[in-house]
Amino acid sequence: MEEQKEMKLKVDKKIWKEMFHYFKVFKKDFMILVSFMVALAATDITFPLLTRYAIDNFVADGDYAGLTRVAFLYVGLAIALALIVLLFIRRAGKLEVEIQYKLRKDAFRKLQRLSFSYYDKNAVGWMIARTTSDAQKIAETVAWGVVDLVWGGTMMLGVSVVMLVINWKLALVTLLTIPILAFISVFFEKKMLVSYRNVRKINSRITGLFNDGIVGAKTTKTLVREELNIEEFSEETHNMKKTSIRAATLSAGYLPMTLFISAVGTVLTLFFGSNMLMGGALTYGTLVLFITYARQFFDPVLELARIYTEMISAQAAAERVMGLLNEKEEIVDDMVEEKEDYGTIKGDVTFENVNFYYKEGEYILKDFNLSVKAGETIALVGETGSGKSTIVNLACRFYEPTGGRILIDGEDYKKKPQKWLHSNIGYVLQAPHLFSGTIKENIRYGKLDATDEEIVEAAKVVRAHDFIMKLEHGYDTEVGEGGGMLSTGEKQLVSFARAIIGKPRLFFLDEATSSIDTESEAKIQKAIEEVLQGRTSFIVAHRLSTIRSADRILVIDKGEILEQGTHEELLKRRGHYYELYTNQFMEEVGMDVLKKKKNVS
Ligand SMILES: Nc1ncnc2c1ncn2[C@@H]1O[C@H](COP(=O)(O)OP(=O)(O)OP(=O)(O)O)[C@@H](O)[C@H]1O
Repeated sequence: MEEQKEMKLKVDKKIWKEMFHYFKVFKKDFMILVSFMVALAATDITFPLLTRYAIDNFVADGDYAGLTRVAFLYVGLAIALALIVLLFIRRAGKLEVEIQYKLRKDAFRKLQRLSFSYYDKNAVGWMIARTTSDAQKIAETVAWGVVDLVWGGTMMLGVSVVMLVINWKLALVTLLTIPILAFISVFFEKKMLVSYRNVRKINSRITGLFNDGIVGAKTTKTLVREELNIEEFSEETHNMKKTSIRAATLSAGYLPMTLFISAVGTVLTLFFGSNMLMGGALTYGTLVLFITYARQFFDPVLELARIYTEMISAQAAAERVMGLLNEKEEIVDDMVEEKEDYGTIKGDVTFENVNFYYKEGEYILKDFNLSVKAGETIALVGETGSGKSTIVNLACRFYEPTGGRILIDGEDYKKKPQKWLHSNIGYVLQAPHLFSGTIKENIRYGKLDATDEEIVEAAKVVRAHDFIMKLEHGYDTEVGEGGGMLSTGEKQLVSFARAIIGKPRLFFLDEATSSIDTESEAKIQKAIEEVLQGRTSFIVAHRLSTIRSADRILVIDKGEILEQGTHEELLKRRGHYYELYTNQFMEEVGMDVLKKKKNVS
């Protein structure tokens, strides 16, 4: 779909109208820029008129005084021209920056507000491209496009009118080559656009191959794909070379062709103009004027052809950015009852006939009911894809039920702002994300006004303090982008500390201890149990040994609760949980035996 849109070769008026409507806050800047460009074109048109005036009135008669007056006028006009150029470049540059700033700010704000579901559907790279390269392309095209469009348009119109008024016959001769020049310019520009687009497409494929080749180097070796990768890569680079040369050849041919046509135009003007001059139908000054105008026509035609294709090329970016800016936030606080204070959360969570799907019609939960009392620890177990994380994310209101209701403390959570719920949640994911910055800063994200003592206290509770103190800079250690300088287990410990520091009323652990070794896990488990006293918590776990002490264990299958009860009750029942547990237990014992065997040998 996107590819098809990219290949559109016509200016899409609807998009540009929408775009300019969005930029109407810059109306004043646009108006000023437009007046500068009209003034610039008027100055450009006036110079040859002045020359004509000088030739016809003073040069022929040898009138030095008159010539001096014209010279002063010339200098005055040149100063005005320089001033306009200075002002318009400054104004267009400023407008470009402002447009880019607005687009980036609005796009980022939108991205921060969009719900989980948006992030499910769109890749990170895609979103980054919208706020960076697309925003830049739009800003550049709009700001400088206005410059070229207004200047080029005014020039062509002004020059044509002046010529037609002075001598319409010669004007028609001079303008004869313009449609040909315009046609060839647009033709070449379009061809070059397609060519360079192809180059860019291949280039992005090459970047992808580079990325796979480097990031996946280890996997490549395990799969013995080195030769295949090299082959694939050289094929693409060869392709790139061929396409780039084609594009370069096209652009090399373009300028000489237009130069030639323009020269033909000048020659025609000179020839017919001279004839008229000899017949006494034209003055010398007018002939010079027409020849100058014939040459001056060349630039605006080329500029307009260029801006035409620039707009085509930028409209895919405009469409994508507008699409993002117009994206509807799926979770909005439109049922919220206005209140000064929404109170504290006690912690009762109820799913009442909840239905849910990610893709319309493909139900993950159907008529799901669950009632959790404040302070209860609920563990969710079940096969991969059974819907455990979905239940947790619904309880957190990262997604909303497509049918039924979720109640917090007996009231539909949609009646209170998302912020109210989210600021009362502690959530630890299997692959937690840390932000660039220090460990201390990362823990503080959980409670912005936390003191250093509270941070250390939180780290101690989750048994992260010891490893942090072993680092060279302790709590001031930089974690790197995404926490890349720490191991997954360490990242999890830091994210635990971040989650508990605010003492949330609701706590969610989604496979959160999976990257921590069994021994540390047992310690953390104990600590968490202490912290969670009196708080409602949902724990999703594959390792069943970690949830033995939960108040209630739910076995989930295809979005339904198959069994529920305490660990002991479920074991006694000898049902699904018993089976899961014994299987896992056997696996762990088997692993232990293997380990011991290895150690002995
Ligand atoms: N963002 C999503 N978009 C579309 N489908 C999804 C999305 N997230 C999960 N699913 C689908 O919903 C179903 C339930 O997924 P969910 O993540 O809740 O299962 P889970 O029990 O937590 O699995 P796991 O134990 O592997 O984490 C799966 O079939 C999954 O493919």
